[in-house]
Amino acid sequence: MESFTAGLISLEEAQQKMLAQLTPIADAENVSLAAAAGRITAKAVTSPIAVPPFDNSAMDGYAVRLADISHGEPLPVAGKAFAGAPFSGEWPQGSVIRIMTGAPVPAGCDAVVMQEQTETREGAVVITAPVRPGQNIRLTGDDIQPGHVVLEAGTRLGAAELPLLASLGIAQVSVVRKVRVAIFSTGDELQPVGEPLAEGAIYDTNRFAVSLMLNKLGCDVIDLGIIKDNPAALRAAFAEADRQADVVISTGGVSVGEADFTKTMLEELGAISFWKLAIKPGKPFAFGRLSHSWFCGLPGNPVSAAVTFYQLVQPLLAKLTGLQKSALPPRQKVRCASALKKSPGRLDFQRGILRQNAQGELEVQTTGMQGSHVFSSFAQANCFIVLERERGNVEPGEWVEVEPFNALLEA
Ligand SMILES: Nc1nc2c(c(=O)[nH]1)N[C@H]1C(S)=C(S)[C@@H](COP(=O)(O)OP(=O)(O)OC[C@H]3O[C@@H](n4cnc5c(N)ncnc54)[C@H](O)[C@@H]3O)O[C@H]1N2
Ligand code: MOO
Ligand SMILES: [Mg+2]
Repeated sequence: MESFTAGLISLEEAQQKMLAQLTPIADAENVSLAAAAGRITAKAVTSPIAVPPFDNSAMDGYAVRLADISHGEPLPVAGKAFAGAPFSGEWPQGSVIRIMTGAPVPAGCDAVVMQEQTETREGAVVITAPVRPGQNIRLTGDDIQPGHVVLEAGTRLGAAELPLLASLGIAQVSVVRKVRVAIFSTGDELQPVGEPLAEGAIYDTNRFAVSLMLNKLGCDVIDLGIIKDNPAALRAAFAEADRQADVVISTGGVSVGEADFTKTMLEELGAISFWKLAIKPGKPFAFGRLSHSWFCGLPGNPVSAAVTFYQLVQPLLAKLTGLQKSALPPRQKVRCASALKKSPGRLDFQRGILRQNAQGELEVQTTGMQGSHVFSSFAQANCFIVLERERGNVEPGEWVEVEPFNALLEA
């Protein structure tokens, strides 16, 4: 159908071509845990201590010695052990120690009996269930041994990783230095938010989306604002961005209109690696090299800019920072509950709502209009419906692939 889609390169080819040229940033810095959220480890982190650091009780109950409980006699309580206040006296034969969860077990203790499996008779304790040696004792180092690698190099630090480091008493962590990313929007029609809309103008959506996503990815964002569709202004913006940043991201002006100068600038000031992909939205994406930095020219349509950021810039930043985990979530096949419009020729990233149906099965529904100017489709969506390049319309009930949004697009 779309014969003008012949010759466009596939998304996989573009991703491979881009990633093959990049070398990870080698510079690292030490930061406090509080400042490390979203950053990526520069080297493996090993544990300085054992976890747990001492044998301790998993239950509130009684520390016992097996020899003492074999007769079934009531046993007097010889003392108490609390988390933070261990039992420190002599433990006489034929007695138990009252113990709380997390308290160090007293020397010689064979097991902890939870208090629900005991009865108290005249101040002494009777055990009412069989006791297994070692039960309810959490042994030193059963979670982590000293010297054990707890995080590999290239791990993003989030709500699972940072508390783990805190539990080991690690106050500082070596992370890859932040990627410096210069961004600007291009377009004579663009207006920043905060003023009434002038005749023929539209608000600048893209700089907001791009800088938010870059912040989430832990980058240093250099915001160069809105640049007019004018070669001199664009030349200056490109040069300034190239001077300051590792990566330069523009939006708009990357197609073939008479006010589209992005590609010309990239040709003039650097070298194009590829332009025009077989994806929808996002066809006119351009990637190349300026004097010092990598350049990504995102299309102006806001959905196209967000999709290309997600599918191409995100893997680029992952490679630069040495991230080991795949930047993009795995896709899965589910039934589509809606009819979808699709022309063969480009891999399509429609916005969908993935949910459980009444039968408990996952299914996906469209968010409605899918034009590359329809940014509202992102607000309800929680996934991309990824439709193969040569596929046509989809009827309700057909299988489709979905790619759940990762944290970049989720609130
Ligand atoms: N003859 C052709 N025309 C177009 C083609 C094509 O292959 N042949 N491709 C279309 C596709 S696909 C896309 S996507 C767009 C890409 O256009 P540009 O990257 O040149 O972007 P602009 O022309 O500057 O703007 C397009 C559209 O988006 C609006 N826009 C731009 N920047 C922003 C912003 N920061 N915030 C909100 N909206 C923005 C702009 O006003 C336009 O409506 O080209 C097609 N044309
Ligand atoms: O590729 Mo454009 O992004 O279809 O609108
Ligand atoms: Mg254009």
